[in-house]
Amino acid sequence: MIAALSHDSAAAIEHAHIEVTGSKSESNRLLILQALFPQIEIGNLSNSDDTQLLQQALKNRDSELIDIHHAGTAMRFLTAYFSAQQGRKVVLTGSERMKQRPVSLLVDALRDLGAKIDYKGEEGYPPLQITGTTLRSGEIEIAAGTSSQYISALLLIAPSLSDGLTIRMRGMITSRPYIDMTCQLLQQLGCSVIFSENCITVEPLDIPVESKFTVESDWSSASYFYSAVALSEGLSITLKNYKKESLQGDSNLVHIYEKLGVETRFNSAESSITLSKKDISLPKHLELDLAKTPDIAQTIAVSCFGLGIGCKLSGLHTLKIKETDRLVALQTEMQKLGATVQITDNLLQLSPSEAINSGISIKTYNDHRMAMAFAPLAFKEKISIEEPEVVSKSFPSFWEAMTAVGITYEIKR
Ligand SMILES: O=C(O)C1=C[C@@H](OP(=O)(O)O)[C@@H](O)[C@H](O)C1
Ligand SMILES: C=C(OP(=O)(O)O)C(=O)O
Repeated sequence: MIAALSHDSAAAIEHAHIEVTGSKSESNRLLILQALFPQIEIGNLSNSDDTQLLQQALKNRDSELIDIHHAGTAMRFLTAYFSAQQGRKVVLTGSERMKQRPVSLLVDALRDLGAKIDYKGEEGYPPLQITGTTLRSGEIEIAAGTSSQYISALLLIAPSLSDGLTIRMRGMITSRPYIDMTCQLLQQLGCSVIFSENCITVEPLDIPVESKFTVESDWSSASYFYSAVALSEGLSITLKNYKKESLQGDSNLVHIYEKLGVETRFNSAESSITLSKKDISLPKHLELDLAKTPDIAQTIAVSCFGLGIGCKLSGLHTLKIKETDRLVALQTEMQKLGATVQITDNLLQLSPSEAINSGISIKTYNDHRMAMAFAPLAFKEKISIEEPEVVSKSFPSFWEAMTAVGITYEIKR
């Protein structure tokens, strides 16, 4: 399937109201915590495939085989969760790509705690055979430069261990705001969490102090509307369920897109934000370190290209092990549009360009963010997106939302 996208500037929409689903990251953490503390109630849960798969996996008592498809966070969180479920036996597997996404650092840390995990295929990668057991408490060490999801996975089960857990993180800490999010949710639940330098200590918890949680809408998904406003002539968009004090690191979009001509107004009374165009002269070149916000790298690269701005995006080492190798995918697809892009293992450099090739078909490589990052370019040129249904991994109503902001969407088979 291919979605042909275009925009008619004569019929441009001036203002759109959009409701984005709940944060996938907050939802997935709260579901694991709810499995450990059933009194937890969750509002505005994400309707993403990844969250639904995690929810089904936690409910499933009938089958030993759990297939989590492309959901990396769910894979990592469930590895820790099932390892600590005494008497439970599961095989945790996923898509072909999931079998290439590493888990050995997490498996080694869990084995240190007494977990019984075996690799059913290639050493270091899913599928995993897990036999749940009572894990020990105490201290463990883990390298923190590959994925923060391993650390969040350990943190989420920590309050259920008899004497809690201390995690000592080695090396640079990547995607740090996601670890902070996990710590903050644990604290809201009533856990004692001490995070100092490279060490996090979580005390055990019997009964949650707080049991009602409302998930904020997803900031990574909001990035596509920032890009739409930046690339449009004068569109403004109000997005529901967003707040200034966010747990999500991707809320840094507010500051990043200010540089790309998008202003954010927080409407505190109704918990919404309004994005509108700001009359500034754009920079010729933008330099950003995105090690704290890897999921918005694709959006920013495409926005810069659409605006004709050059950029140097660093801190991108985790992009190679996500739904696809996002650095290679970005370079390949942006070059088809006429961009000059250089990549290394952790860096993307885009030269300023004046033209965008029209009618190009973008491959998405089973990566929702490839589809969503390129879609707003339709404000500038006709573009097609292959396998547009991939968006459901995080944002099932994405195409309806794009229509609402003025992008015409036509399916070709
Ligand atoms: O904990 C989370 O919810 C996530 C952590 C990040 O992964 P890494 O820490 O592997 O970069 C991010 O890319 C992912 O989409 C969600
Ligand atoms: C990397 C992502 O998700 P995950 O690692 O959970 O598959 C993402 O949503 O961009």
